[in-house]
Amino acid sequence: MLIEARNLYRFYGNTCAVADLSLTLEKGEILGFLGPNGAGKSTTMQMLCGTLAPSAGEIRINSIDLLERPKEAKRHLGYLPEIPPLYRELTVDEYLNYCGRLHGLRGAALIRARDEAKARCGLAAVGGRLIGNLSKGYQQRVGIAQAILHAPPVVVLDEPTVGLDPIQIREIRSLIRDLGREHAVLLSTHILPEVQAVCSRVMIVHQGKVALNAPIDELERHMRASSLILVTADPADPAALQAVNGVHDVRPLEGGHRYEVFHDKDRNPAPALAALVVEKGWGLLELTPVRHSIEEIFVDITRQEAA
Ligand SMILES: Nc1ncnc2c1ncn2[C@@H]1O[C@H](COP(=O)(O)OP(=O)(O)OP(=O)(O)O)[C@@H](O)[C@H]1O
Repeated sequence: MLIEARNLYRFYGNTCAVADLSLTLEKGEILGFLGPNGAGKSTTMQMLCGTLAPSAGEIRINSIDLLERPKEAKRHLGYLPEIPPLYRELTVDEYLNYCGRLHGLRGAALIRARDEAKARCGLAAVGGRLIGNLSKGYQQRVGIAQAILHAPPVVVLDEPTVGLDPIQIREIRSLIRDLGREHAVLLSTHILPEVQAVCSRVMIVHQGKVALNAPIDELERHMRASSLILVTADPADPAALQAVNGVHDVRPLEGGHRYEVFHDKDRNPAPALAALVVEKGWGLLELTPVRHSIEEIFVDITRQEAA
């Protein structure tokens, strides 16, 4: 086990930001740490990386107790905080040399580690550029290069794609997938599709508590709602829609000829609905499954637990 955290708590004054959170991370895993704003992700990551003391709980990194032997445990960790600790007035090489020296690397070993991190993060061509002059996407790559410089088995990335444009987001995600082959990666985000795009397992936190800890396909199951949005060019007949096998309710929505069609969770009536709309000549414009948001998944899961 590369990360093993047990029963973590963190209070800020009287506010409980993290409550009884346990987490494990194994080699070869990319764990998506997902939750709405304020859920306690950054607080948890700071505790796991040894930059914030838990109010209670235990953390082991590669079997080393982080609270008892912090220096040793942190050698096995690379961390990209939410706001990357970059020096804008240094060049990429100067900055990575500096970070490498902090990790105790010197001489040829330092150059080798730096050049390898640069190559893996697609920075080979920009070693001489000032960090302050790089685009946000490239600055984020420098932050990731800094995190993997000392070849740690565990890499922790806090919201690595925030503020990037769609092309940069794709590039950083592909970089994270590559990292996942050789490191165990813990990735925090509040974006559901990000987790689906890169992670093998997901942990959803809400108000400091774990709501779901499951393989990625289980998230897919939770996301699937039991309704479809149907949009037609001409008015459709709700009664006819409701007569389709598996449909148990049809609600007209505002704006144009839009309907939400509720159905049995295990039976998708989309093909039959499409056929009906075509047969009646209503003009099929859209037929889309409704996806749950993180908040709705959380409500769904806690409701199931209560039941
Ligand atoms: N230094 C602090 N002092 C007081 N309260 C804090 C402090 N840091 C965080 N909090 C509170 O703890 C809770 C969890 O915050 P945290 O930053 O861990 O959430 P998050 O999931 O990372 O959210 P975001 O996605 O917005 O970064 C929030 O209610 C936040 O207001």
